[in-house]
Amino acid sequence: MSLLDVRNLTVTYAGGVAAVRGVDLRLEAGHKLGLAGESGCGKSTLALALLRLLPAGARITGEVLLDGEDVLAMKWGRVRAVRWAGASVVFQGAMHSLNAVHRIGDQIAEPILLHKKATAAGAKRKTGELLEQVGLPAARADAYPHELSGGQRQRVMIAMALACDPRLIIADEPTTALDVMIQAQILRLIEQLVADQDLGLIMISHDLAVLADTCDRLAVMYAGRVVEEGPAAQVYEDARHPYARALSAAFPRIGDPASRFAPQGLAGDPPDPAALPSGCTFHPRCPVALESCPEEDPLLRTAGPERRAACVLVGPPADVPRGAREEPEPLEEARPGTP
Ligand SMILES: Nc1ncnc2c1ncn2[C@@H]1O[C@H](COP(=O)(O)OP(=O)(O)OP(=O)(O)O)[C@@H](O)[C@H]1O
Repeated sequence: MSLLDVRNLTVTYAGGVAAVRGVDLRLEAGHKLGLAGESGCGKSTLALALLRLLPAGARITGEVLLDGEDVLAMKWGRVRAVRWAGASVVFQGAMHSLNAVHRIGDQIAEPILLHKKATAAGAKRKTGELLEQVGLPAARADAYPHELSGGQRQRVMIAMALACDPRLIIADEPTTALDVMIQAQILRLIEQLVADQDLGLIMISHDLAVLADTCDRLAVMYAGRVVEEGPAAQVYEDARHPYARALSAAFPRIGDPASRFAPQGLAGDPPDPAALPSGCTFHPRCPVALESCPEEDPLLRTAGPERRAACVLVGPPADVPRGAREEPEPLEEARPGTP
């Protein structure tokens, strides 16, 4: 059984905003999956949907099996427990996620007291251990967020995410606000923790190069769909979907000085998810679109060993046509998620 098995996940916000459309993903313990794509392609919505953290009114269908248990079918009490002990999220911008008026030690201890039912002394001890695990002295527990640097605050966020010994970490742009040196340190820390504790990692970033460097597999999203998925190095170096190729070409290559000065961009803007183009949603921007692409909505198909891409140029579809699946009743999030 996979640690995480996402099946046909669809999220629609109020106003018909189709933010995530029929996503299938799998992740095993000890593995790292990178989720890439332009701003607005649905990466964060997908991450939030995994733990039912979406705002009220969002409609979700599909299955999110975490260790075989469907998060979308759980009662709220179970969802809250799973948010810390099953999977937890490291958000971008630690300054906004930490409470400015509480010492960081108290903030790390809170979920341990609440979800692990630890004693005050036990929670304090665990907090010190967590701080040391993320490379901070245990004594920093007494500090307030403003007394720490950006990198230290992001380490605190990681310590918080690990507080209840989760099996899966979802890191949403964990290093975006940090300078390159600190970014590299935080990425290495995350990699080391994942390896040491046999965790699963989903890392979200618009930066394909960072994901290719950190993750085993990459999934590239466009307009709410995964359009390419496969081993990280292969997707980065030799993408099969024209969008994934364009995204990859937008990053300079180490050892190729020319690419540093002339990374290629992609013309046009991502589509409005409330008014998606017909057929393949990428066709208005696609440099190799066929005449049939405005009519044909391509499913993911086999693009090599352990590789899939959603483009008619890749070959015939490998999957069950989505329309042939049984569509379950949508889950309408009734209230904002509280930890
Ligand atoms: N609460 C909401 N209500 C309505 N639409 C929303 C809401 N949150 C996000 N959206 C829309 O859903 C789409 C996907 O947004 P999402 O934030 O998931 O994308 P993203 O790939 O994570 O982007 P970014 O990299 O900028 O964070 C966007 O068009 C966004 O405007």
